[in-house]
Amino acid sequence: MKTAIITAAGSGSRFGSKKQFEKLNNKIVLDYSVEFFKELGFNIIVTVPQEDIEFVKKRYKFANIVQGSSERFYSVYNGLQLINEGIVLIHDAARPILDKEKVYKLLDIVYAKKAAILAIKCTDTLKFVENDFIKFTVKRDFIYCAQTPQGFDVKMLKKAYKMALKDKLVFSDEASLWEHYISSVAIVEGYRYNIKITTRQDLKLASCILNDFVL
Ligand SMILES: Nc1ccn([C@@H]2O[C@H](COP(=O)(O)OP(=O)(O)OP(=O)(O)O)[C@@H](O)[C@H]2O)c(=O)n1
Ligand SMILES: C[C@](O)(CO)[C@H](O)COP(=O)(O)O
Repeated sequence: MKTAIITAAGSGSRFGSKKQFEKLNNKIVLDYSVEFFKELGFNIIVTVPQEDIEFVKKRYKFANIVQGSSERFYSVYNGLQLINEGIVLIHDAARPILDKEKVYKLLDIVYAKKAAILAIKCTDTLKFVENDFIKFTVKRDFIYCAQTPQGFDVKMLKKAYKMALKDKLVFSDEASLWEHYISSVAIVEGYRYNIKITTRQDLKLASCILNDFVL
């Protein structure tokens, strides 16, 4: 079985509102991920804020809607309670521009290696900054920016989560949880259009990209 957990329970503090429900061209941001994984035949779980559960349940009658939590890490944990086996792709609703070819490639590697993520090589020069001054330049040859979807064997991921909860550890993505408790995670080359809508500028960028795709 293949499941997509779409994380949409954030408060959008850097954006100024719950960006997952913001208008993006002719849809809301969350629609893009839900429709994408539905079209690919995934079992869908969406993590949402408690106050939005009814709205989201009505909008996506085919999906499983679960209440998120204070941290993305725990929102994903809540979603994982609905599944016990197979493969799960965990994807930020804030990343609305999904690419079929890349996701199929990611799935192949997850089936083969049990854990893989989309990531893109860093193309900027990286600086370590303290008190608004550069302390040193970070060697970027081996630096990648992790994206989502991130894919895993469900049974093994749930075991890692169990250990993290016991140790009271929280991770910013599931790959770092897997790295900590299980082993290294494979990288599948992502794509620069796979932006995470974090600020209002990103919403504008996503709209321009989608318009270009349409045209
Ligand atoms: N407790 C949380 C926090 C985030 N997310 C989701 O995880 C994705 C990536 O998180 P982020 O971009 O940080 O979203 P927010 O937490 O809403 O943003 P901010 O940190 O600016 O508040 C988003 O789709 C968000 O809805 C979630 O499901 N549960
Ligand atoms: C999961 C993620 O998108 C990988 O880059 C990122 O860690 C999410 O970070 P956020 O601060 O929760 O947006």
